[in-house]
Amino acid sequence: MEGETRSSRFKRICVFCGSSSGKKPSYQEAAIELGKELVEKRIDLVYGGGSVGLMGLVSQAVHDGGRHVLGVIPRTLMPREITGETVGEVKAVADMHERKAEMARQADAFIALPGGYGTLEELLEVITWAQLKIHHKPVGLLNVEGYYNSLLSFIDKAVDEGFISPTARRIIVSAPTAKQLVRQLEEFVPEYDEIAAKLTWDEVDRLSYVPDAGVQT
Ligand SMILES: CC(C)=CCNc1ncnc2c1ncn2[C@@H]1O[C@H](COP(=O)(O)O)[C@@H](O)[C@H]1O
Repeated sequence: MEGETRSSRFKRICVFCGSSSGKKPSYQEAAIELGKELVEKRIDLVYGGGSVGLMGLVSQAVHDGGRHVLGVIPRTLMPREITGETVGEVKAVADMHERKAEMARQADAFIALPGGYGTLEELLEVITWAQLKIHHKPVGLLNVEGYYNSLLSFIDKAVDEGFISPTARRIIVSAPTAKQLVRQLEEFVPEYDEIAAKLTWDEVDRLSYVPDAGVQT
């Protein structure tokens, strides 16, 4: 109901997730749950396009709920037999690098659902960009049934061993449910890092918040 609909500090969230569905039904349920949470909070979606795996489930849920869905697909992956039917708007890009930059530019925050190499690569890149202050957008991990526990343990080990700073560790927000995760991302305040803050990046202008997003950093 319109009167009960809450709005969010985010206009559009980028979701990274498996092009496979995963073995447990909880992964698929989480993708649909996240889609519904975005709809409830009136947040649009940007993702890798297509209807395969969890990507299809989250995009369908957002589209069914009446929110805008933007799929960013490299031309090579565009044939339907590769990525399936895409709901909503499709933006064709030249390659995987352009895709990631475009997804990042379009979003006010990032969420990774369970996934494989592609998901991990996308997730780690936006974390690295946050560490370097190329962007200040929150990054969330939807840790469905502890799927990402071993990744988080590894990252904690990297902190213990001196390869990741405690400040950079806190870039990652994780939660077991979509509702909790979106709430935590809304409360997220980027930390000040003296060295990184002095850097200037050409990417910053290209990745900065969409002007009408109404998002504060
Ligand atoms: C040829 C082939 C295997 C195509 C699979 N079809 C795909 N269609 C669209 N995006 C994809 C595809 N595979 C990987 N990606 C990208 O990589 C992530 C998923 O990779 P993965 O399944 O976690 O590793 C997605 O967020 C998406 O941005």
